[in-house]
Amino acid sequence: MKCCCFGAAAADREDGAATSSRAWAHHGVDGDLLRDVNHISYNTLRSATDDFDFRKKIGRGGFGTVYKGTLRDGREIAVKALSVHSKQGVREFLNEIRAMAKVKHPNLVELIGCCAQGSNRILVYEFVENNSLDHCLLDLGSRSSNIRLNWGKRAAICLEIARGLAYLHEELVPHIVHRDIKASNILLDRELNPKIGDFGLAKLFPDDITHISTRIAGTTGYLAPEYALGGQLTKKADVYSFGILVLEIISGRSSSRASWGGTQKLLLEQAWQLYEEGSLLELVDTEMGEFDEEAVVRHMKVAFFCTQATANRRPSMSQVVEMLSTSIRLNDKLLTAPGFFQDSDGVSAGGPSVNKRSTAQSSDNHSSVPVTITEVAPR
Ligand SMILES: Nc1ncnc2c1ncn2[C@@H]1O[C@H](COP(=O)(O)OP(=O)(O)OP(=O)(O)O)[C@@H](O)[C@H]1O
Repeated sequence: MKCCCFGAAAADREDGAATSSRAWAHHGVDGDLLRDVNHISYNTLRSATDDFDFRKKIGRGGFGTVYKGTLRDGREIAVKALSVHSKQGVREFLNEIRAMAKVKHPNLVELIGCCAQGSNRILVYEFVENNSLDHCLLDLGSRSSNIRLNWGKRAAICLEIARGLAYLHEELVPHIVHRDIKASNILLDRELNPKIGDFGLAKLFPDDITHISTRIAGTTGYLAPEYALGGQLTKKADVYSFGILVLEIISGRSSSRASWGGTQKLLLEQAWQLYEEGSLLELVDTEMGEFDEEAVVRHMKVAFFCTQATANRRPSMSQVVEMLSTSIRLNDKLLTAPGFFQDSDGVSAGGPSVNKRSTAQSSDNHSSVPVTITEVAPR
């Protein structure tokens, strides 16, 4: 089997029953799979997290509980113990992990190993120091962090997230559709660079309808209408969620809170209304300090392109990177009203089967309607 590339190796070897080739063969796990996936023994993770002590718990998400751990070599890790819904066979589990293990990008949280011993299914990630973006950004009644993000940092965060997504969608083979882009899945490192987490996880929970509807309900404000209503999951659903995230980063408001200025409107609806009234800058977070107005408006227009009702009018993530990092001219005459999805009784309502309000005009078909979103500015 593959030798672990960090301090866990010794412990893994001590833990022979779990890691010997014979034990793996018993699960139908072949050499190729073992080469691609770095296995870390349960004992190693137990000692890294003081036996999964509650004081080491750093959060709980839809997929399971996350603990902070320290390996023998001092390396800090985030240990995600997946919930009962994910208990699939070892071989199937490792097969799914294989795709995630290949992902290496500065804007994606690195998966450094996993554990599939007994009924445990655990993912081990690099530890990212500054918590998730929602903690320092969103007006959830608790900006629970002391970090304040100025415009320069926010613009950099938008661009880096776009780069991470472009890599997942367009460079990685096979590509990964994230499916759950939102502020709580963006972690900030020591220098406040963003790293996208939780990519590839949805596939570990393929047939679990309850789990899926829980997750959809929890992330309503980010859902592309064609995904929320028809379950059509394509890269363009991620592009849509990215657009919403950009609006959150600029406004400091959560997309999943419908109320704003006394009205029941989604962040995207509010933003579009302000755009039509010519007063987009009213959306800007008052805590952002000084900012470049032109650049902020440009970012908001990019968000509108990303959230177009018709999926094939949305740009690819590499186009988004270009729109955010060069002075390419945005042809906003091509903008039509964005699509949105909202449960009839507000964004916090339940799963996909309840009444919905949506402006989806058509679903994401893959016909190659050539929509020119950007034009090169005359130099
Ligand atoms: N690699 C990591 N480094 C540091 N903290 C992490 C890491 N991964 C997750 N966390 C923290 O653990 C908490 C739970 O994360 P998790 O991804 O499980 O859930 P979530 O994103 O909040 O919700 P959901 O599962 O619905 O996406 C978050 O607050 C996050 O800050």
